[in-house]
Order: sequence, then C-alpha cells, then structure tokens
Amino acid sequence: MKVAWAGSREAFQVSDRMAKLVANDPVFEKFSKPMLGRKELFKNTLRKAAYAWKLINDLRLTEEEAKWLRHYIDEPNYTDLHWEMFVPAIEGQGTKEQKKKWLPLAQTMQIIGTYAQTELGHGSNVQGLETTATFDRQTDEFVMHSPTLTSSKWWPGGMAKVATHAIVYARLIIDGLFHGVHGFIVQLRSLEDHSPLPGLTLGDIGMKFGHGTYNTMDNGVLRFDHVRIPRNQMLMRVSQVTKEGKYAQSDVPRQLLYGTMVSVRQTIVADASKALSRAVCIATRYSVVRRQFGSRNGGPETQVIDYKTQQSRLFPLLASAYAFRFVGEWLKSLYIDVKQRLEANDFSTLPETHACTAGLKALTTAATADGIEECRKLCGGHGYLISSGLPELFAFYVPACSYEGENVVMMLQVARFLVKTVSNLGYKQPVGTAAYLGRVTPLLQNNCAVQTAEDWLNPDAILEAFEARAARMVIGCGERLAMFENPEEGFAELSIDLVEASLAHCQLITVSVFIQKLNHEIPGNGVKRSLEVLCYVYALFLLHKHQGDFLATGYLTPKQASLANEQLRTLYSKVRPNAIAFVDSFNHMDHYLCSVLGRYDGNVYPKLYEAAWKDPLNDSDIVDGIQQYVQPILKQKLHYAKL
Ligand SMILES: CC/C=C\C/C=C\C/C=C\C/C=C\C/C=C\C/C=C/C(=O)SCCNC(=O)CCNC(=O)[C@H](O)C(C)(C)COP(=O)(O)OP(=O)(O)OC[C@H]1O[C@@H](n2cnc3c(N)ncnc32)[C@H](O)[C@@H]1OP(=O)(O)O
Ligand SMILES: Cc1cc2nc3c(=O)[nH]c(=O)nc-3n(C[C@H](O)[C@H](O)[C@H](O)COP(=O)(O)OP(=O)(O)OC[C@H]3O[C@@H](n4cnc5c(N)ncnc54)[C@H](O)[C@@H]3O)c2cc1C
Repeated sequence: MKVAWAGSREAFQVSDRMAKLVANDPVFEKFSKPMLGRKELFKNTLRKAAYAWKLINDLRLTEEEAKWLRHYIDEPNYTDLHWEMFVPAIEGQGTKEQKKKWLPLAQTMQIIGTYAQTELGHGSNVQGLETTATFDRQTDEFVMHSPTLTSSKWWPGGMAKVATHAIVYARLIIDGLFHGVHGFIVQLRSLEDHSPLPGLTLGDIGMKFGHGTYNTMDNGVLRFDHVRIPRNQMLMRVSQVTKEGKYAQSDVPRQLLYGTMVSVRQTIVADASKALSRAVCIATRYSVVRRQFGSRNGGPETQVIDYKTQQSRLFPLLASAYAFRFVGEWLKSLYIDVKQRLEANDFSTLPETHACTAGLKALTTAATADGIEECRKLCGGHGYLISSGLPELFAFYVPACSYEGENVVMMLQVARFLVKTVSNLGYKQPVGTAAYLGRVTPLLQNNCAVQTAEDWLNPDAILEAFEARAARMVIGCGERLAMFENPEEGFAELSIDLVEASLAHCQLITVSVFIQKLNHEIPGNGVKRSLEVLCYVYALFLLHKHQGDFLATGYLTPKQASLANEQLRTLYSKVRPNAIAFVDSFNHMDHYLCSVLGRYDGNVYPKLYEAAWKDPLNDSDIVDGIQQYVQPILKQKLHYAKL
C-alpha cells in the first residue's frame, strides 16, 4: 500500500530517504516553533533554508529529492515562491534569450525571485491590476509605477525581506495605449548589501492567522516610484515590444500569461493529499488510543474509532486523502502533457487543463481545509492543543482556499468551460473530462437501475450516477442561461447554480480517476481489494452528502439514495480492521506529523503530560505578573465583595 500511495517503488524510496534525512537532523527540529516570536521564527526559517540549500548541493540531490526535502522541512519560506513560481514563470513566459540569461542565475540561487501579481485592491481580477509599465522609447526602458495606494503589490511571499528579484505583473502602456497586463522581471534589492533599490518601498504585510506556520513567510508590500528597467525584462514569449515601441502578439494565446497559475494549481492539488493524510493519520491513530464509555464488568472502555459516528466522520476523510492522491497524480500527467504541447505550440488542450486545475484546486483545498478541522474535532479537546499538530496544520493549510485563485472564482472558471462545451455540442464533440457531455441523451433519459444495497458495489453504477448528476446540472444551467438575452447577465444571475454544477463535474473527475486507478495500476490483489473499499466509501459518501442533487435531478429515487447510505455503513465496518494500516501507508514520520496524538507508538498520555511541562509558563511556579497583578487583588479588602 505504501507503494500504491507513493505511485511507484522508486517514488516511495526517494520520499522515504528525504523524510529520514530531515527527521534525523537536529537543525530541522520544529516542535518549539510555536513558542518563538516573529523575528526569531523568521531567522530560524532563514537558517533552515540556507542549511537545506547546502545539503542539496553537498549531497547533489536531484530536483525530485530537493522538492521532498523542502516538503519535509515543513516551513513555508521564500524558496517556495522562488522554485514554484519565479522559475516556472520565466520558463513558461520567457523567450529563449530570456531563459538563457535568467534561468542559470535562478537555478543556482545567485538571484532569488518571487511572483508579484496581487495588489492591495485586486487579486482575483488580474485585468484590474493598476501597476503601470510605461514604455520610454528614448531610453529603451519601461517605467514601473504604483499610481495609487491600491496598486501596491500586496502578498507576494518572500518579497518583504528576502527576494532580490520579482516577476511583476503590470499594465503595459505604450504611447498612452493600454495593451493588457504583462509580466516583467524587476530587480528589487542590491546583490551586494541586500538594500532595496532606489524608487522601491518594500516591507512585510504583517502577522497572519496561526502563529508558528505561515509567519515563517515574509509576505510583502511593494510600491514603485517611477523605477526604470530595460525593455528586454518584459517576459516576451506571448507579446513583444520592439525598441521602436511596436507592440506585437505572437500566435501563442494570451492565456499563456496565466500559465504559472496553471502549474502551481496542479502542485496544490498534488499537495492536498499530503495535508489531509497528515490530519487523518493523527485522528485515526488517536481514535484507536482514545477510549470513552462502554466498559462492561470492569473491562476496557470502547475505542472511540469503534463508534459508527466517529467512523462516518473519519473514514470518508481517509478515503478522500487517497482520492486526492490519485487525482493529483492524474492531474500531473495531464499537466506534463499540456506543457509538452505548449512547447510545441499546440494549445488545443489548454482550456480543459485550465478548467481541471482550477476546479480540482478548489475542490481539494476546500475539502482538505474542512477535513483538517474535522480531524481536530475528532480528537476531542486534546485536538485543540498545539501539541496535537492539528491547529498549526489548519492555519498553514486554510489559505490554500484563497491563494492561487479564490475557490469560488475558480469554480466559475470551470462553469465557463462547461457552458462553452454545452453550447458547442451540436458541432464539436467534447473530449477528455467533458466527454460524458457528448452522451447527454442517455444520461438525461435513463434513471438509476440499483435495486439493492449490494448493487452499489459496482463501478459502472457509480460512474453513471455521477455522470448523470453532473450532466443534468450542467445542461439545466445551459437551458436556463439560454433564456437570458445577455449571456453575461445570465451567468451572473445563475452563478450559484453554476458553481454547484462545476462541483458536480469536478467530483465526477475525482471519482472516475479513482475507479480508473483501480482498473489499471494497483499491484497486488490485497491492496487492490482494500482500495476498492475506500473508492466505494469516497463515492458513496459524496453521493450521500449531495443526495439532494441526485434526487432533484430525478436520477435517483429516495429508496436508491437510502440503499447507498446503507451500503456506506457496511463499508465502514470493512475499513475499520485496516484503518491503522491505511494511515501507516502514508509513511508519515513522527517528525513530519509533529503531533503527540498521532505518534506511531501510540504512547499518547505520557507524552502529552511531558509536552505540557515544556510550555514556558511552566518554567516556574510563580510567573512574571502574579506578584504585580494577582496578589494585590487577593490582598485587597473591599466592602462590596460581590462586585
Ligand atoms: C508557490 C506555491 C507552490 C505550491 C503550493 C503548494 C503547496 C503549499 C506549499 C507551500 C506553501 C507555501 C507558499 C506558497 C503559497 C502560496 C503562493 C501563492 C501565490 C499566489 O496566490 S499568486 C497569485 C494568484 N492569483 C490568482 O490566482 C488570480 C486568480 N485570477 C485569475 O486567474 C484570472 O484573473 C481569472 C479569474 C481566471 C479571470 O481572468 P480574466 O478576467 O483575465 O479573464 P477571463 O475570465 O476573461 O478569461 C480569459 C480567458 O482565459 C481563460 N483563462 C483564465 N485563466 C487561465 C489560465 N490560468 N490558463 C488558461 N486559460 C485561462 C479563461 O477561461 C478565458 O477563456 P475563454 O476566453 O472563455 O475561452
Ligand atoms: C497566504 C497567501 C499567500 C499569497 N501569496 C501570493 C504571492 O506569492 N503572490 C501573489 O501575487 N499573490 C499572493 N497571494 C494573493 C492571492 O493570490 C489572492 O489573495 C487570491 O488570488 C484571492 O484574491 P483576493 O484576495 O483579491 O480575493 P477577492 O477576489 O477579493 O475575494 C473576496 C471574495 O469575493 C468573492 N469574489 C471575487 N470575485 C468574484 C466573482 N467574480 N464572482 C463571485 N465572487 C467573487 C470571492 O469568492 C471571495 O469570497 C497570497 C494570498 C495568501 C492568503
């Protein structure tokens, strides 16, 4: 199962080796992080990042190994933006000459970059950005300027204190004409003494949610006061500006300017299963250790994992972690394919890839963030302790619902893709993830054939149910949209339904990828059978949760919906014996989990007790402030004692 989770034996070995490297090195200790002040926390992160870079070079780690190393160090920092956004932006949007100049500098970290798109006034609406890049023909330069307070760049990670360069998105202006938003490589700091270059105002935007997690990142603010950069620092794969000031667009579609976001959204989907599996591992192990009620004749109480209600909250999350792992793997292969096509100037699959990355990013991050919080509740009161590992994990993870495309905004992008697909149905056969929309007639006409709970243990029945629900919701939206004279008005009016239809479409993708995975790639019958159980849990849990959709579209009868729920209860009993094996298969080490409740050895209570004594408040019996503020209250003698 560890191999099935990792994707291959080699992938398992690489990640396992890197997990151990990090866990066994005292530099990467992280348990004390929540006790540090912001400055100490930040310096500590800089120290770890520098040491990691040294390890990467000394040990000659591959790109894959380096990614795992950074992952297991488990502290967001400037290198995330450098490797995941700055470098890919140059790779995807730079010309050959630009790549030749900038990539070697970035790949050896002689320069450190960030991705400066969002502003104080605009994040989702990229076309609304206000920073200007005005071409000056006399000097062959662009003048970068922040004309308003709301045009201040706001959020870019690593920008406040570390990055030497940024890809800055700004409105291109030539001779007073606006030519859309483009990316520019801008140097921010001196490579000699790290001071901000003239004309730039740079700073940190302030503390963020949760203490010891995201505050390791220096998210920054940046303002330009007429800063000049050479013309050849505009990323020019998509559009070019000549030294005469002529604006030209190559036959590469404009959407490629958004290519870095497609790449990162794909990574975010791949990472969702890491965060969810971490929370599920903690909650499952603790649910086996924790006992409440049910003691008979002085025997042990019931392990809380044996309560059906606990199973009904925990096991769908376990199944979701596996579903997200597989859909992340699938999305990566889709992305690699589109990347190769884009390099060969084939842009045909870009719209579908954009819809898949946007929609799955929204689906997986929302479910993961909610899932982590559910796992915290599944651990009862102790889940609220920092030492459970869950509050910090939640604080670290929850911004994923907003960054890289706010989730609702992303679902509306999926909706645009679906509406377009439906409106083209007469003359363009949908393919890939939308192929089912080419079979609307049977999907709209045939209803579910399930008659017994057992009938639900059938991948075809499940797939058809999810296809019919999505098709009926999408087509229904299409029909209602057609009644509006102005399609944009209609889209806005129906946006709630469109987001729901997009979710149904994305859930269909996750369910069908899970089923495909079982059909083709699982080594070993035992592993396969166990994963089949999780696949059914995932699908039937979604069906139960969204049964309103399945009933309202008329595909299911109430009886069939209740049979699905009956089957789900049976499936939970099948998951229970393997629950610990399922979570051990994630191969998460104690160092990575950073959780007393999720310890591999289950030695929870003594370690919880021990961890409590490490709190700085327990350094002495009488702490600072008691004499000054508590003793006087105790000693005062008031007449009206009842105040
Ligand atoms: C670096 C992080 C790496 C990994 C994270 C993983 C795990 C976490 C680990 C560590 C975490 C630590 C640190 C990193 C954390 C966070 C970093 C965060 C970075 C950022 O947030 S960067 C800023 C991201 N900003 C956004 O995502 C903005 C969202 N808005 C948009 O994308 C667009 O503006 C929007 C909403 C799509 C609308 O665009 P617009 O108004 O310009 O146009 P249209 O709607 O008219 O669309 C035009 C046309 O283009 C199509 N399209 C839109 N986007 C794309 C795209 N990306 N690719 C391809 N095509 C696209 C759209 O569908 C339309 O097509 P049509 O004309 O209809 O055919
Ligand atoms: C931790 C973190 C790290 C970040 N790192 C970076 C970075 O490195 N570089 C960078 O450039 N940016 C970064 N960002 C910014 C991030 O990309 C934006 O915050 C994100 O894209 C969301 O945009 P917004 O803040 O403008 O949200 P808004 O769009 O203002 O969202 C507010 C609300 O409005 C709703 N809404 C907006 N538009 C619509 C619509 N059309 N229809 C319906 N509802 C709508 C949303 O659903 C949401 O509920 C980061 C953000 C965070 C939280």
